[in-house]
Amino acid sequence: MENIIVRGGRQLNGTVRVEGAKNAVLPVIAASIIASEGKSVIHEVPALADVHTINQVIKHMNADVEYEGNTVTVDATKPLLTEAPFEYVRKMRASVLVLGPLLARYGHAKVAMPGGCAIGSRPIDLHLKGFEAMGAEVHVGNGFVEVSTNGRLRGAKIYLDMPSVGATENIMMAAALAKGKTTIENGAKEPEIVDLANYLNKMGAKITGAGTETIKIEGVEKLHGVEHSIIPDRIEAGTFMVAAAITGGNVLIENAEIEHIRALVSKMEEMGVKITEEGTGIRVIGPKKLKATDIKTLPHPGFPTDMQSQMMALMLQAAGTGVITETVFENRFMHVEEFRRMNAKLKIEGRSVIVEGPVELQGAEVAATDLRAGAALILAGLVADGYTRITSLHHIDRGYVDITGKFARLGADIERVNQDETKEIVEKQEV
Ligand SMILES: CC(=O)N[C@H]1[C@@H](OP(=O)(O)OP(=O)(O)OC[C@H]2O[C@@H](n3ccc(=O)[nH]c3=O)[C@H](O)[C@@H]2O)O[C@H](CO)[C@@H](O)[C@@H]1O
Ligand SMILES: C=C(OP(=O)(O)O)C(=O)O
Repeated sequence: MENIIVRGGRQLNGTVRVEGAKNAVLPVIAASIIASEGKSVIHEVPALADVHTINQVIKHMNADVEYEGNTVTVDATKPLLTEAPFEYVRKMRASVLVLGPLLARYGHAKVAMPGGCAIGSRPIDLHLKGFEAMGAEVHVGNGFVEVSTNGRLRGAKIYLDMPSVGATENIMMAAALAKGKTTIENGAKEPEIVDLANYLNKMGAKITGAGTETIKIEGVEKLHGVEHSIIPDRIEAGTFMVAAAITGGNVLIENAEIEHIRALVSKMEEMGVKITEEGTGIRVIGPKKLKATDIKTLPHPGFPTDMQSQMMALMLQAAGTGVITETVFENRFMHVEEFRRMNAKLKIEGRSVIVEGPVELQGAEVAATDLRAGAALILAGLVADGYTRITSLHHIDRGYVDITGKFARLGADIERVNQDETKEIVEKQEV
């Protein structure tokens, strides 16, 4: 088993390049199985555990998948199986994104029901309601959800009770081949939705309004394989922005789209961080003293929940009291307990955490409870006194490519070691 060991106290300086977005590449690879003609060639694919999982899911269904360099090629022209077993969905909830494409192309899909996870119960009722509105029958039983339709799906008006990212994507993909026009109201507006819509449109779909709350999809008969480059990962970019800020460093984050992270930029600026656009990247300069602020997570363009834990790490170094409110997921505060092990003063009040800063963080053994919590613990470790050992790295590997190497090249004292080497390091520290 591997751990990450960080020793705090180094300022980060230099340049780091952001990968393609995890949350864009997963739906795009899922969508590639709708193409009944031609190959799909997807560039800027990050080498993440989640990407391997989605590739395995569609391989299991009989698609040919090649992954070389940062390019994934999918040939889904052979007849496909329409099932995804629990072994994949258990590893990654986004496996449910094959429901829409399979239903659209084959009129049938059967996928293991995703369970809850560390950040909340995460139901998929809105995905299913959307399919039902388009004429599909939904059956849930024995740990599976099965959706089917006789003939083509029918276009429908679908109002989402909340702007769910996954539901918007699944419905958009299903509607791409439906008969007639589908309108999604109160749809998600995330940049990853726009990337998926652009991809589907290149494949021959007719989608307008992606990036706004009303998305219109005129169904077509079939889609074909195309070439596409994935947008940069705004959450990876944000994580490095916080790293620069928390260490008082100066980092150029390349391949980052500032328009995708306006809410984060604005909050970090309020805290005293200097942020400027530079070429195709963002330069972040940490101040001598950070100021506390309040943060409330919201669907895009609001403050992203996937940056909440990293910003908690930053707030722990800021002077004053700040309140972080999580409105997207009901249970995304598992990292609070881990931060407390590092001497953080945090109080949970309902859906908010009160952060009193600045605190002198102390190195400790902590566990990544989800992927962003894991990143946040590394960030805290960068400024903690002594060594921090982070365990449960499989979470971090879902969403970050070589995070240890990237931080080390910016000057952090960090390494990824196996458990035994970890013991040695900790023992050395104790002596
Ligand atoms: C692979 C991917 O893109 N993951 C992102 C996606 O997850 P995901 O697509 O799962 O997130 P959603 O936007 O669907 O979830 C938002 C909220 O809606 C609820 N909900 C969702 C669907 C549904 O049918 N019923 C329901 O109640 C969820 O429990 C949650 O409380 O968006 C989240 C919110 O920005 C991000 O944190 C995740 O990183
Ligand atoms: C919650 C996240 O991802 P997922 O929806 O894949 O669990 C995330 O990226 O922070």
